[in-house]
Amino acid sequence: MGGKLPRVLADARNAIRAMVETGSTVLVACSGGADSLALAASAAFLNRKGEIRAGAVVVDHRMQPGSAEVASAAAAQCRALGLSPVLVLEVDVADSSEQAARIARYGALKIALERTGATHILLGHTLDDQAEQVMLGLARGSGTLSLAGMPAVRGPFLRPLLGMDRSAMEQICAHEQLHYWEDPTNTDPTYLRNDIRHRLMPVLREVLGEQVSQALARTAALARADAAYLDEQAALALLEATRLSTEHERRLDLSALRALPGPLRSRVLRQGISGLGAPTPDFERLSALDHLVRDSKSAGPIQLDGQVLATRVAGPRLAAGESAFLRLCRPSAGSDI
Ligand SMILES: Nc1ncnc2c1ncn2[C@@H]1O[C@H](COP(=O)(O)OP(=O)(O)OP(=O)(O)O)[C@@H](O)[C@H]1O
Repeated sequence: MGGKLPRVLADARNAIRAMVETGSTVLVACSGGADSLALAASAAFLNRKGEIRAGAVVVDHRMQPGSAEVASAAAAQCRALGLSPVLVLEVDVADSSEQAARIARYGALKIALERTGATHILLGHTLDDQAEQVMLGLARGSGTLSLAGMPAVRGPFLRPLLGMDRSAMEQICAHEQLHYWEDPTNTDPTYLRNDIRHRLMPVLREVLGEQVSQALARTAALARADAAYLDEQAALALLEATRLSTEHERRLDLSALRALPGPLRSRVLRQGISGLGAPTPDFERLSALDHLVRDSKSAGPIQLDGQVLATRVAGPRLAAGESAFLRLCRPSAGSDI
């Protein structure tokens, strides 16, 4: 390993230390790219010091010619770093989309956890990935949570490098003499993320300054905290507005819903629906639902795939002494209204 220890290597080690308890057993998810190899090198240091036990898992998506060689080269570098065990898992990906690859990959990473008894998987997402994710979310137009980027912790998955630049990862690889692989699809403009990375981010840096990724990551952290708070409040408001709750339906008091501020009401409705096992409603359906609640002239009911998802029960349809309510239905059970 060449030269003076770069500051970034110490930072990466400390970032892992801050998230992983001493004595834990973890696996580094390594693609062979610069970010995850730098992560592997940082975890390997802590492994050598006996602070944690670290292995690695490489997923071969089998989507490109030569993928097995890329996977075995990544695994060999992880072994040379002293990580153990190092697993290479082949997966079947349903189609050529990024989403299908992601689903297959996370499935394999969970299998790796089960096989090895490790408690956490470390992922190599960086500050730059986070900034790109925020831009993608901004364009998706679905509110606070889509601006919230990737969480640092989700279940067993940890992202210790979210506060560090991608360029720092290249520095670590150079220092540790690691040969990283550059995914040829990273420059393929058919993937929106690549266009954001290679065309949009350079313009943003030029116009808004070099620190724009940090600012976007901070936006993500703030949006995540706001979204979490609103979701908690909405869960309480949902309980308060609920008059009846079964596996198939939920009845919500209309006047309680109307009294809620808009941002809370939309979350209450979304949680009420997803709690019944129905797919999360899209923006249009949620707006229609909100309209059904607030405007007594709105006819409803709201449908999903030809079945009733929500209907307002008011006027003569009410039992004596009963006040108006919104009935949310589990789609398979909703058609009887
Ligand atoms: N084939 C794979 N096998 C194991 N882990 C993977 C694989 N692909 C991605 N990962 C994990 O997911 C993280 C993010 O991957 P993604 O492809 O989105 O980003 P990337 O910038 O290409 O990362 P890297 O430079 O590490 O390849 C990686 O850093 C790694 O931890």
